[in-house]
Amino acid sequence: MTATGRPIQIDGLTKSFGSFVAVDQLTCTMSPGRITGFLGPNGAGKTTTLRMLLGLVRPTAGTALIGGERYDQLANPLQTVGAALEATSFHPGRTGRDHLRVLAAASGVSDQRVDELLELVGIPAAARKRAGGYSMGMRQRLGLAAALLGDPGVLVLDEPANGLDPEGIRWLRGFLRHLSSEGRTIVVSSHMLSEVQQTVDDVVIINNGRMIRQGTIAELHGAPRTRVRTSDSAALQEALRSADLAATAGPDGALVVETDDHVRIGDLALGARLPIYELVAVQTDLETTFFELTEGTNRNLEGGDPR
Ligand SMILES: Nc1ncnc2c1ncn2[C@@H]1O[C@H](COP(=O)(O)OP(=O)(O)OP(=O)(O)O)[C@@H](O)[C@H]1O
Repeated sequence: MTATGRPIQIDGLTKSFGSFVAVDQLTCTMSPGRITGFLGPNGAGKTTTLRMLLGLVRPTAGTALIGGERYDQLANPLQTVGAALEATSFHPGRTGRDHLRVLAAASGVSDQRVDELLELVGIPAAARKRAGGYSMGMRQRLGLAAALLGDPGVLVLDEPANGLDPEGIRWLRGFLRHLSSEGRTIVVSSHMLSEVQQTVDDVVIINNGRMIRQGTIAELHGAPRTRVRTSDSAALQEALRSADLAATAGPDGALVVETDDHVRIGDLALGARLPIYELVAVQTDLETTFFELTEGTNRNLEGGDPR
């Protein structure tokens, strides 16, 4: 596989519509061989950012570069970046296959590649029917096939999980994982972290056009913790503390210990002659984290049209 993923570098990117600042000095990077979740609530500025990256909207200030070049500077744009921004923009009277063939012909891609791609995205039969009758999930798959026509090293997908059923989402996860393992740069936007948390390696979270958080999904999960219940929480807390393990008591009497080393906790409890009634990893609820990061500040929920 020859796919060459290039980094996406966004620097001070800003877009104003009149006095309304849709994207506000955004700076972030998205790397080859990684799947980046580009996240934010409705109206955060995700689509506007992706449209600037793809040369469809002119930035008011700042730059959005692909391997150091603006989209309009790329020598072979279709072979460099594939994008699926909207799942609805297909001619309803044309079959999915014909739609791809038209796009393929315009960019020097063979009909054979079209059929391969339809097979790859799982709609070889449906693609012979008119796109007007497609379900949202089928349109998503067709959009994905269109984005992959030029075998690009960078793939930009706006809300690709929208309209997919659980099986479709599982399929998409595996498919994107495979494409990223080939070294491609993959960007997936979503307004729901829970929808993509199992798919992405990195996250860029924005709200009101501004950067809120950038990092790995592991960083967002935070340090590992364990919940443990015993007959005498204070005694166990003391035993843990003497082994340099911080533990806090919850209202229900269980302790939350700052480690995922269950064996160590078990051994320390045994040493203190304390029974263990419960010992489980504390799962971070990323949707709550996401909500807390963006909560109460969404300009689109304040009433009135921001435009
Ligand atoms: N052409 C435009 N003219 C005026 N305002 C616009 C225009 N395009 C987008 N906006 C506004 O910019 C803000 C960001 O929109 P954008 O579509 O980028 O958000 P988003 O994060 O993709 O949201 P969603 O998840 O709802 O698709 C919104 O308040 C939107 O109304």
